[in-house]
Amino acid sequence: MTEKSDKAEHTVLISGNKSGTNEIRWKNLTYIVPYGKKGETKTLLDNASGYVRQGQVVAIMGGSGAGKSTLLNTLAGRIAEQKGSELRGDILLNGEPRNPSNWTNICSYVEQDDLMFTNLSVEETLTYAAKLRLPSSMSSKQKLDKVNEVIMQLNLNGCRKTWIGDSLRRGISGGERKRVAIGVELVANPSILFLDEPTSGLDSANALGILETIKKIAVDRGMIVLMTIHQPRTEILDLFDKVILLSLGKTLWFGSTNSALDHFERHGHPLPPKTNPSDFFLDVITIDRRTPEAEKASSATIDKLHKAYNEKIGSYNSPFPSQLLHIDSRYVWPLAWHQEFAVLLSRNMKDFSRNGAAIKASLGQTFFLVILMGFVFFQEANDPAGVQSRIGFLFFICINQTFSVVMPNISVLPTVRTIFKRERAAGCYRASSCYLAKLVSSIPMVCLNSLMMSTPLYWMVGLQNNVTRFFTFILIILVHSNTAMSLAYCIGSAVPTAQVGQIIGPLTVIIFNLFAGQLVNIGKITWVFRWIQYISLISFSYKGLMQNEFKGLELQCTGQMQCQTYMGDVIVSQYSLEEPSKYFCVLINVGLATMFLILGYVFFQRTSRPMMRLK
Ligand SMILES: Nc1ncnc2c1ncn2[C@@H]1O[C@H](COP(=O)(O)OP(=O)(O)OP(=O)(O)O)[C@@H](O)[C@H]1O
Repeated sequence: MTEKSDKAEHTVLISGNKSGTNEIRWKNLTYIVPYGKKGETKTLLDNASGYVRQGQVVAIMGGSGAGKSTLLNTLAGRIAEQKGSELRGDILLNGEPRNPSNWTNICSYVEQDDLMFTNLSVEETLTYAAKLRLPSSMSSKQKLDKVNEVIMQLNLNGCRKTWIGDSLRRGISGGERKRVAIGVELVANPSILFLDEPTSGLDSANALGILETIKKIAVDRGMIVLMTIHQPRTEILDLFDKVILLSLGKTLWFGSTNSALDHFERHGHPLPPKTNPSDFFLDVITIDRRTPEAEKASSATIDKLHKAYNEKIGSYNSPFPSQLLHIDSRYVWPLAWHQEFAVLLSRNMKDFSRNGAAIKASLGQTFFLVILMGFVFFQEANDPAGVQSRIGFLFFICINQTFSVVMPNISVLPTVRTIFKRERAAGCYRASSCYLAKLVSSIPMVCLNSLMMSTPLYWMVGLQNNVTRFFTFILIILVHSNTAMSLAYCIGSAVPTAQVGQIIGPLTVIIFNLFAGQLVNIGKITWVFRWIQYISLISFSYKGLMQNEFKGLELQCTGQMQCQTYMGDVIVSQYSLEEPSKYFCVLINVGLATMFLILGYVFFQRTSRPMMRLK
């Protein structure tokens, strides 16, 4: 095996990492998944073995679909659970099986698509990461010192106050973004750092700069670094202590680049002059599917190199490993629940308060609707001729509050889930604190919008000139809007993407409208659908509002009607809206909100499940 020579190559003095992890070693990792027809399988990893020591940077290389990400994710314990799949082999730290309870504290993973809060600055992003990932035993000062150290190490000082930004609002550059994504993981002080394509999307100068920084940090901190990479330039290749060459899940080489070149030459594949070794490796080990002949020839080359490598390390025909790797989802959280909640709430609030365009759009929409509805439904208070108009208004405000709250909030959870899944995989915080912090941060805006909408309209539309009735109206609208938000959270947690939510959300609201008691007399609907009224928040709010406005109200007959006066109660009973009482309606909506939130949380937990954890 190449181990001996590699030991000799590794002469840099290493300071040692925080957890004392000297080495990660994997033996005979085999990962098989169900594929195609029933009973058929595909081997994504075939007896992969290797190791990385502290201070070393090792690159996994291979063509597209070679299994690079699969190997990286397997080692990082991030293989998603899949029915019928099988993962076998050993992953050892310092020769011992990994301890699942501290694994997430030891390693960090930098994903390819660096998803971050776009309205936070570089410094804030790293500070929140430090607050969430570093243990509560560290003081705030120590955490800030860590952030500063990382900013300096990653050369981010020049942009520490710049916002992350996105395609709509320019922020930091692509290279800086990559550095921040790495920094977010480095603040946690990992002993092992996994990186998925850290140079993707960067020009070669930027790519080299980042890799040099990673190499230096690995040596300085005694960190173990393992990454996937596509065709690095020669200078980058020189930074790697070892490379793993994969093809079709098979290991064709594990060792230094130079020894790989010797090995390939010995087996009939010398490096052509003036060729980048990484281009050369990929040319040799990638299946060429352009013609059947080319495919056959390249498959034969891969098989030959695989066999040659296995013969070299002496494990060819080794018995199939017997240890089955288990799923384990135990975590050790760096912070207590309330601390996580406080940090997440502060991050959400800061991000939201800076989302000027969304806030302006939301308040602008409310302002516009107040003016429009004020004109459309305007009348004198208690005007007997305006009964229809008031009924229309009360129904309309319920619909409006439902749509205007559900639509923007329905995509909140799918977005939060994407970030949460990543941070949860890194063992940062619990689903419950994430879910509740998001909910609490959304409440002020929903309440503000509802108050801005309902307060002026109550008087503009000429509802009863009575303070108790006014405050009851406000209470019903506030509870209604927050129930609508809970519904949005429930749907948003259940759907796979925001786009699906944008379809399911309006559909649900339309169905709830239909059974709200205004468009049809609920008492006369077939029992098959009648139950929908019991989960329709609009139904209860509308009932409450109608009772609040018309019960006990004396109305004068107008036009050709026979009577002189009649009670508003008649209107309420005409639509079968007298039961339950208005305050009970409020309570029911609070109950519905609680039910939606609990259901939403269950969905959120399920749809953001942790990855497969390996012992
Ligand atoms: N769960 C799965 N079920 C079936 N096939 C899978 C599954 N996961 C991955 N694969 C397949 O396994 C192969 C290796 O995937 P992997 O993502 O590891 O490749 P990669 O080398 O990282 O490729 P790229 O460089 O294109 O990202 C691919 O052919 C992929 O389609």
